[in-house]
This record gives sequence, C-alpha cells and structure tokens, in this order.
Amino acid sequence: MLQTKPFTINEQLNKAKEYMDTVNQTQLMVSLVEKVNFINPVQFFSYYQNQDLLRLFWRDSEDSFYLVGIGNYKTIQSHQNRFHSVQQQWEGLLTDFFIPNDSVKGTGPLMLGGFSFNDSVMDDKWKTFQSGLMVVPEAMLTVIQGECYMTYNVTVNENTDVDALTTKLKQWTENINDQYESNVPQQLQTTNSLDYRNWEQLIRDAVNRIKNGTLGKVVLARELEAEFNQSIDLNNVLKKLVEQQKDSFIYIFDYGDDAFISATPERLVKVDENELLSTCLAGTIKRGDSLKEDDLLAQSLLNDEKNRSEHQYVVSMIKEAIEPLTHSIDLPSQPEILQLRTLQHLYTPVTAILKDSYTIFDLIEKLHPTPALGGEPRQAAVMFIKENEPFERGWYAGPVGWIDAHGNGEIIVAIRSALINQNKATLFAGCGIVEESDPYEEYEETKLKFTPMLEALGGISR
Ligand SMILES: C=C(O[C@@H]1C=C(C(=O)O)C=C[C@H]1O)C(=O)O
Ligand SMILES: [Mg+2]
Repeated sequence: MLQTKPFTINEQLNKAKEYMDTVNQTQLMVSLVEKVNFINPVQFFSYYQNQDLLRLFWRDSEDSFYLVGIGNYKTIQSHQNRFHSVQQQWEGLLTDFFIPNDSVKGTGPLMLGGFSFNDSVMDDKWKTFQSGLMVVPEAMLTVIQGECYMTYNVTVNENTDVDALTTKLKQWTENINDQYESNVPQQLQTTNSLDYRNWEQLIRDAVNRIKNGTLGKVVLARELEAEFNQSIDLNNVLKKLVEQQKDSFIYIFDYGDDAFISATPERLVKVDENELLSTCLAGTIKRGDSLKEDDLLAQSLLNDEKNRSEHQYVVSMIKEAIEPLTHSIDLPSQPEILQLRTLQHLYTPVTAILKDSYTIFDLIEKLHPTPALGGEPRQAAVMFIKENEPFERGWYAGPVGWIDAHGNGEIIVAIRSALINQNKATLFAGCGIVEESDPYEEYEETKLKFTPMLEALGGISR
C-alpha cells in the first residue's frame, strides 16, 4: 500500500535528484507513481491512436484490473533460453530503477508483452512480434477495482528541470475524457481459410498418429484471413471486445503498422506474492438459445467422454508441471463449466503456493505449451504442429501478459487472437484433437472460436 502521504510527482523527482547526488551518478532511471482521479482505460488507450506511440492494453477476466501502457521506455527482447533471458534482463534493469514511492501492485516499473508459441519465428508476417518482446511503457495507467494510478518512467540527469518535467508528465492525462470520435467502422470484404479437404486430411493424419500410439492429444489450428475496405480501427475493436467479452482477458499490443490482439478466457499462470493461479481449459460446446438448452448442452459437455479426455490431458500435465515448484496444490477433481458469449468450456481452476525459490518465469517455462495448445507428449505434439499445420503460429497460443518489479504478474495464452496489419486481419482458432475427434465437428468448433474476434472486427453481426 502507499504510505499515508505519498510523494507528489514533483517531490519524487526532487528525491531522485538528491539520490543521484548521493550516489554520484550523472543519470538515473526513475519510476514515478501517483494516484489520479478516474480515467477510463479504453479512452486512455484510444486517445493515443495515430501518435506514433506503441500502445499496450490489458484487462483481466474478472474485469477488476486494467493496464494501459503508452510509449516505449525500455524494450526487452529475448535471446536463447528466452524466458530466462528476459528474466535476467528484467532483473538487471530493475536494479537501475529508483522508485521513490512505496509501490501499489501493478504500478511502478512493469513490463507488458509476450512470447511466440514456438521458440523462434520465421515468417515475415510476424516481424514485429518475435520470439519474445516485453516493453516498459513511458506512461502507464493502472486501474485496480476502480482506483487509478499513473506510472511515468523517466530518465533524470543533473540538468533535469523538475518543474518543467512535472508539467510535461501531467499532460499525459489531460483531455483524455474528451469524447473519442469513432470512425466509420470498417467493412469485411473477403475471407480466406484452409480448404475443408485439407483440414480433413490434417485431422485424419493426427488421429492416425494418435491411434498408432505416438501421440495422445494434439491441438491443431487454422488461420482465417480477413480483408476490410479500410484500415482496421483498433479503438472500435477494443470497445466491442470490452463490451462483448466480459469473461475473457483482453490484450492488445499495437506497434507501428502491426497489432496483435486477443480475447482469451485462458490464463496460463498468475502469481500474486506466493499465490499461484492457473487454469485448465479444454473441451468445448456451443451456447444454447435458451437457458434450458444452455443447461442441457453444459450437462452433455460435462458427460462427454471425448471432451473429458481433451480436458484431462491438460489437468494432468499442469498438476505434474507445478507440483515440484509449489506447496499444497488445490485442484478440484471434476471440471466446471465456463460460459462465454458464444461457447462453453470445461474448466478446472488450479491454486497453489509457490515455493520461495521459484518465479513466474520458471512457471511459464514449465507450463508452456500446455496440452490445451500443444498436446501430449509435448515434444511430439509440438513437432507434429510444426510439420503439419499449414501456417506459422507466431504469437497465436503464445504466453502474453505482464510482470512487475516484485515478480507478480499474469500470463495468458493468446488464443481467440488476430494479427492486424492495416486493412488485413489474420485470425486464429484451434481445437484439441484426440482419438475420437471427427474432422467436421472440429472444423465447426474452430468456426465457433473465430466468432468473437470476427464480430469485434465488424466481420459478422449478431
Ligand atoms: C486452441 C484453442 O482453444 C483450446 C482448445 C479447446 C478445445 O478444443 O476444446 C478449448 C480451449 C482451449 O484449450 C483456440 O481457441 O484456438
Ligand atoms: Mg475441443
């Protein structure tokens, strides 16, 4: 919690300058945090469109926590051994940061970004989003249960004029609540996707591999390329996602000409001090048109052997992966139903207490990819995907999210996602293939999973 009387921006800058003198440094990275009056996070994100600034947006699936990062103060790119190379760079960067106020969770130096599904990315289409990219924004809005904080990351040197800088920083939050003029929404012109016969062959090949015993489950996906009559307006897309996908995480990384966006219900891992939260999510059925039909469908999903098998692979693997890193895992023996706007999933929440010597980076490394996105056994499934899926996954199904200076953070898997470039969007959706999988039904399942993003893009209306 903030101390009873937190320092103002001006006071924090003066403290930074004093500290710089005492340690005899000529410059210092400072993370300034102040509590501010309510700022609407969607409006804050929207306001900074067309200003040549990188934009990042995060909303959790409980609708209780938002982060909006604008501008690129520091970038961390992964090297070999990508999760730990990012951890090392992050820890190095943090030792150089001066943080004048006691920080509130989710404020201060924090990085947002993500990782691709595979260790490396080849396709030029993904040139902006390589194997690992995390950003410490210049200005960041944090909304925690309605309370707002601004973080400003700045470099101070001996010539810094504290009053002038304070005035400049205040400008980040000026005029934000002016009404955002929405553009005329883009219209869908064409879509292009894998031919059904090729999909059928892909699924048959996977089922054969499962039948001959070298694979248990493999998650296969397809792309949907959508072209619009004009550049896609991310602000409109975000507005719709926030309204329509209440039970999903919402994530946007808008960088230059490219943007990656996901509205996913699936958390990989959340770490809050030593508490760990993960989700097993696999097994899908549509929503019904009435409460009664909804309920019948939910019951049949809970009792369906094929879907239970898809789900069980995920539960077993997550349990096995986190067991050595945690004390006291709480994992219900039966899945529940998670209802989204257009579909229902089998869902098992996992909570545990993280042992002191492990971090969120260890967890990402151990968990990614779970059999909700990869398969079982992991190596064989990932290889099958690489060799047989007719497109490069890039950040689709990759771990994306945020991590703060204390190692708290939340990482989701970027499914129900799209890569956007001007008037084109590539959407992704996949499904868990097990022995009983039928190609047509799996195709229909991916169709269902495209709908939330396609709808937010204005491609279909309901
Ligand atoms: C792979 C995706 O979703 C995964 C596959 C599911 C399934 O096959 O039932 C359900 C949720 C996710 O584990 C996706 O949406 O792209
Ligand atoms: Mg499925």
